[in-house]
Amino acid sequence: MASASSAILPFPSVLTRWEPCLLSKAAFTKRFNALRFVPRSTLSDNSGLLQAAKHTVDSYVRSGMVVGFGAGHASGLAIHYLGQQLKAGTLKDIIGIPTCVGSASEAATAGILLEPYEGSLEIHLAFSDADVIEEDTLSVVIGRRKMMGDESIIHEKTILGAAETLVFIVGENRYKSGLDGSIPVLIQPLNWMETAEEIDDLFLGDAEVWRRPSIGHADPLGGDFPMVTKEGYNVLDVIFTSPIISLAEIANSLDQVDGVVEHGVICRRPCTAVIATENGLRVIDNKLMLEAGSP
Ligand SMILES: O=C[C@H](O)[C@H](O)[C@H](O)COP(=O)(O)O
Repeated sequence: MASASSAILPFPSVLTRWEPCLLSKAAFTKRFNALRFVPRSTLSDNSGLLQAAKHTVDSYVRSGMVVGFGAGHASGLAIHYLGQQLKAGTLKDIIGIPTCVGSASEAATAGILLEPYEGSLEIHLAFSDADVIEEDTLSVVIGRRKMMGDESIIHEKTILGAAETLVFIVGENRYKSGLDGSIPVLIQPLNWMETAEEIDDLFLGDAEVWRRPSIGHADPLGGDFPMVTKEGYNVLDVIFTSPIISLAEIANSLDQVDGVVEHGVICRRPCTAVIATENGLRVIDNKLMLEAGSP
């Protein structure tokens, strides 16, 4: 049993069911790392990610395209490089559809013409970072970061999902099997604690359910200022401390829970991962896996 000084209690509902689980300091740190929000400005410009970003633009962007700009450091590098290609005349007539405040700001700085997303708009390509990508299936988790302003996971997923071609740009530390960490889940505010408890039951022993705070540190109820999305939904971070066998199956389970509106898993859709490794770039797609009907 951990020392009481480092005790952190899981979601209050479980307190009625069994002895409070005291987390060790290591588990506490691991949990908060799962929720760590690293401002992009503090990320070093990893040259591998820069190569991956350039490869993505050079390989997938063509003049005249409408391009969805995802969130994250690597996406910012790709947007910046795309702006350079436009200035050099290598690419022309690109319209950007930003998924978040960060990518909109990067694109405006790069001089790229932006348009707000409308359902009828054809998006030829979208690229984005991902918090983690599941090996082989290329199912991904997005949305772990602290959303700025009126950012929305729903908006982000809608644009990425609407793209004809979808590319994720990551470092190799984010491409893994048996992944763990948090999955953001948007739920209706009505009876939200019952929904949270149902999710807690669903993954009992494998994950803890924490309500996301809008500022400050989380506690299971979201602290003094729990986050509410621009659409009016509460945000839970379902933090997996055991390896996830299949992200798609987790997504499917979450989709079945009454009160769940959306989550940060993108799965079962054709996409490509451009992965920066120590030995160069790995470019992987999941078309064969999807054709084989993998979970
Ligand atoms: O949409 C992408 C993800 O949700 C995260 O926002 C992104 O991965 C975080 O950015 P970075 O890759 O810079 O950590």
